[in-house]
Amino acid sequence: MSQPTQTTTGETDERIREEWLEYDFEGDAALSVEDLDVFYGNDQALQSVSMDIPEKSVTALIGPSGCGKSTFLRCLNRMNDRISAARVEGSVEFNGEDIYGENVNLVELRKRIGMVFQSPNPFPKSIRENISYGPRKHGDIDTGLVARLLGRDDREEEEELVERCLRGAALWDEVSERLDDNALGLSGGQQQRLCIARALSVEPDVLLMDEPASALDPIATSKVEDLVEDLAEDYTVVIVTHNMQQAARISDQTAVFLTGGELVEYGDTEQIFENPRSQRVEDYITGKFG
Ligand SMILES: Nc1ncnc2c1ncn2[C@@H]1O[C@H](COP(=O)(O)OP(=O)(O)OP(=O)(O)O)[C@@H](O)[C@H]1O
Repeated sequence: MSQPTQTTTGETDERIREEWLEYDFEGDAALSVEDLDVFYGNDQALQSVSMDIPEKSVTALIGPSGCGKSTFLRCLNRMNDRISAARVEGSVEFNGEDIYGENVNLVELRKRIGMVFQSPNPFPKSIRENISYGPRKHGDIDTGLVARLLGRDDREEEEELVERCLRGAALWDEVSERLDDNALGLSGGQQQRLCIARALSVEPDVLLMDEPASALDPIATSKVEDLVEDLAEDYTVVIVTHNMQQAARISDQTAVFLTGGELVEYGDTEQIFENPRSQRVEDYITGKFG
């Protein structure tokens, strides 16, 4: 007897879920999420979310407002730890280790898994200092009078780092002549690319991006989109976006969350947008709700 392929019944959603849980992408998983539940006080924001995120690719998280996309993203480098009401259950493996395990060094974790926020938030410092701040804090770069006196001034390393990160964020050509200018004098789009350059400065493996282009005009948005695609050659990018065209344009995989914090479908972006298995996902993508 033939089974319906698309219906809204829980039973069929469960079958769809079992199908995409088998989702077989090329390459290795950078992050492996298993049965993740998140609560804010008594309210559950994510329900038993499981998914593997492939390395060196772009994974988009989409879904209507309040479905838990940002909550999920924050779980991937334990930013929810900073929210006192938040409680996380389940596991997130990174390089084979549960980031929620005991003895995890959060500073090191967030160095490996960096984050870029919705509104550009450069430090009110020079463009150069925005990039060198992290490596200096981690003791990877030492400059200034004392370092000079001690004979370990890393000025050259700093220059190389600043250029590499600004090139990596497609900003070098626009700012190379004014590295000592205050970063707050840059345009919004340039500030956001500077924040991406800053995230690159500590040599992360994964970049988490929470609607990084939503505060930008169309030209700046298109530059950030191009950049995200390029970054995926070297980094694992996970991006939350409200913009379905954006997800379709730049991501390799798409995960669709729906109301109640449920991950309803996950797969190749083309399959999700052109041939979703779930009726609820099709309704969302075609604008019937959300
Ligand atoms: N700090 C918090 N304290 C309490 N509840 C929260 C907190 N952050 C999020 N929530 C709740 O958790 C649910 C998921 O929110 P979240 O911001 O993750 O959704 P989202 O899909 O990213 O939404 P949006 O697209 O509007 O940004 C919502 O019901 C929200 O009200």
